[in-house]
Amino acid sequence: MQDISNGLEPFPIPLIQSEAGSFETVIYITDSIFPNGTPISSFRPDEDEEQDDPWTCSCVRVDDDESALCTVRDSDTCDCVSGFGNFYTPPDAGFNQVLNIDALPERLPLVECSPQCPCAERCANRLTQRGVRLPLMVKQSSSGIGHGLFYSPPSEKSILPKGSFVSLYAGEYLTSPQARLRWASQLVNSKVGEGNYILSLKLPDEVWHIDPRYKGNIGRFLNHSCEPNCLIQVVRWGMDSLPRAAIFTKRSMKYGEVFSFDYANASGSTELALTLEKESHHEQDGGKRTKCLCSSTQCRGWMPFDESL
Ligand SMILES: C[S@@+](CC[C@H](N)C(=O)[O-])C[C@H]1O[C@@H](n2cnc3c(N)ncnc32)[C@H](O)[C@@H]1O
Repeated sequence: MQDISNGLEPFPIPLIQSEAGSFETVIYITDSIFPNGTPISSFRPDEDEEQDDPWTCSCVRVDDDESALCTVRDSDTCDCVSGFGNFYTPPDAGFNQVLNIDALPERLPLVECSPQCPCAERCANRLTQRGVRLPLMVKQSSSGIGHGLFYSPPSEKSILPKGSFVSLYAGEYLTSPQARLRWASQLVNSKVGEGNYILSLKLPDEVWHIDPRYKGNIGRFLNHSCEPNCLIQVVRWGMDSLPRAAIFTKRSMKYGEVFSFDYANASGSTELALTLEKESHHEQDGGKRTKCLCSSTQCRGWMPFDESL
């Protein structure tokens, strides 16, 4: 079976293709890139100013105990953890960790130790950088929605805990003017509704947009639901300090369930979700709006999209 990640993720992610899909032309990437192809990890905010990166810890590596650094246990010794908090549970025997969603203040970005930190690659504060580690499959979702991402463990009894990291939402990393141009061309070149891939990260001092339509990872296969089982959490790490969108489960999930998040709540902002919810009842949207087929009892009727595009 085809691995949709082309070997770029730690484990293969099977694709069951049941109709000619536009994703055949998608170039798989594991972290976001700028439209010119440069990885966002190569971005430096203030190259001219000499300044210490506040998000690099000064932990000392301990031989033979790669995962002991930067865990909750050592929070007093790690600058990343003590400065920004650690909301990941310590790894279990299988090195699984979850995000403690209930303890995390709304809109607080997570700050992970970075590849520039001296701690080990398996440091317990580097969860979302380690790639997609869940048993997943991409296949046809319910009618009219296209493909979706499904939880596919070997045992039908497996339960995926709440707070599990699913994947980043990786794609081309766009400024607002770039995203506006992209959105307009996608509307012209596609059927109504097909172009709803751009995720807007609206943070207090910055707005970024991620478009995985042409270059992206499996995050692009999460469909919208008005009653979703996943959420988007902003995570930062590394010298670039740019916000990544990380997808976590917001409840436990069973074998065969399809992952979804609320497209209106992408940046973790309840305010934005409420605004879009109000707007979603208007049909004067120039044909940009798509009927929502999430079939939840909470369904708001229309799929949300960023009105500023
Ligand atoms: C980010 S993509 C999700 C993956 C997509 N299903 C695919 O096959 O590539 C968003 C697109 O999926 C479809 N979609 C996702 N959620 C939907 C929903 N709740 N109702 C209707 N269409 C949906 C729409 O065509 C939308 O433009």
